[in-house]
Amino acid sequence: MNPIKHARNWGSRALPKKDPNFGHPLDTSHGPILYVEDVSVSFDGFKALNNLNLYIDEGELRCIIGPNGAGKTTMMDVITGKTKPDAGSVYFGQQINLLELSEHQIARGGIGRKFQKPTVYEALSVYENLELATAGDKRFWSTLTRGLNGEQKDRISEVMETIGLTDSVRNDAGNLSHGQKQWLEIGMLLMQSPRVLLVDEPVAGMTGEETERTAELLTSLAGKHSVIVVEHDMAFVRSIAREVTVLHQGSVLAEGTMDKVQNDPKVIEVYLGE
Ligand SMILES: Nc1ncnc2c1ncn2[C@@H]1O[C@H](COP(=O)(O)OP(=O)(O)OP(=O)(O)O)[C@@H](O)[C@H]1O
Repeated sequence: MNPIKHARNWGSRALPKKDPNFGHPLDTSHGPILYVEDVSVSFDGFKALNNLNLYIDEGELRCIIGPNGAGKTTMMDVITGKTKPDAGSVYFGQQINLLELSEHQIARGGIGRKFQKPTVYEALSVYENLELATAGDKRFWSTLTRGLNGEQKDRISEVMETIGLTDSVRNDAGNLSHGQKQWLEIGMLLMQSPRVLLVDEPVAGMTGEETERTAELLTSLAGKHSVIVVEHDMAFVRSIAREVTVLHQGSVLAEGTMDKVQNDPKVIEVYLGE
């Protein structure tokens, strides 16, 4: 992707810092929903990210691959506000400077992150897990005492359908298979209606059938959400990928279709040829 073509409009106005919903609609009029520009992160002098440039379009499904230590986790940490870079800029739409926001504000503002290990509430049912996710932290107590409104209940039904757990609605999350727990956690993120979903190694430890269903799920989420998938399983990446970004030593080594990057001599040398 051409960074000049995608560069943000730097003349845009500053944002209110304290409003987690940012006070106005997200401006994606130039295409990308996420701009990571010239981002560098050092740990004790070692550059985990080195002038990283990444542009994610609204509604796209992007796979990020790269060898161990390429900077994939650090990139997600920067986007979600867990790590602040030494240099560069990270914008959500044209105007929202993510580097000015806390991890919590970013999560509440529409960037959801799914970590590798599922973290559902095992003693609660599938429905209750989604119910809690609907509430968010602010409305937690009122949800427990007053229950959900009709719109929220409809949203839970819709999400249960999307993640394929409608038949397990009353089951304790602790009794779900590993794959089902992963889908439930994706469902919990969906309850917050994120604009961007970052998903870290979604199919690690899944059966073949679970992997296939996860491919269908993530593919179905694209369009409504921008989905960024970090994954080592190349067969899985091939099954879902449209645009693939290969990271190496903290920078983008190659970008394009799976066929294009898989045949790129630089990629073969550092990664696929291992
Ligand atoms: N907190 C930290 N302190 C020191 N070094 C770190 C820290 N976090 C990451 N690194 C180093 O930065 C580099 C990039 O790490 P990162 O975890 O982002 O890579 P990755 O692509 O996610 O790798 P993997 O596929 O193994 O998860 C690695 O060499 C790692 O050891």
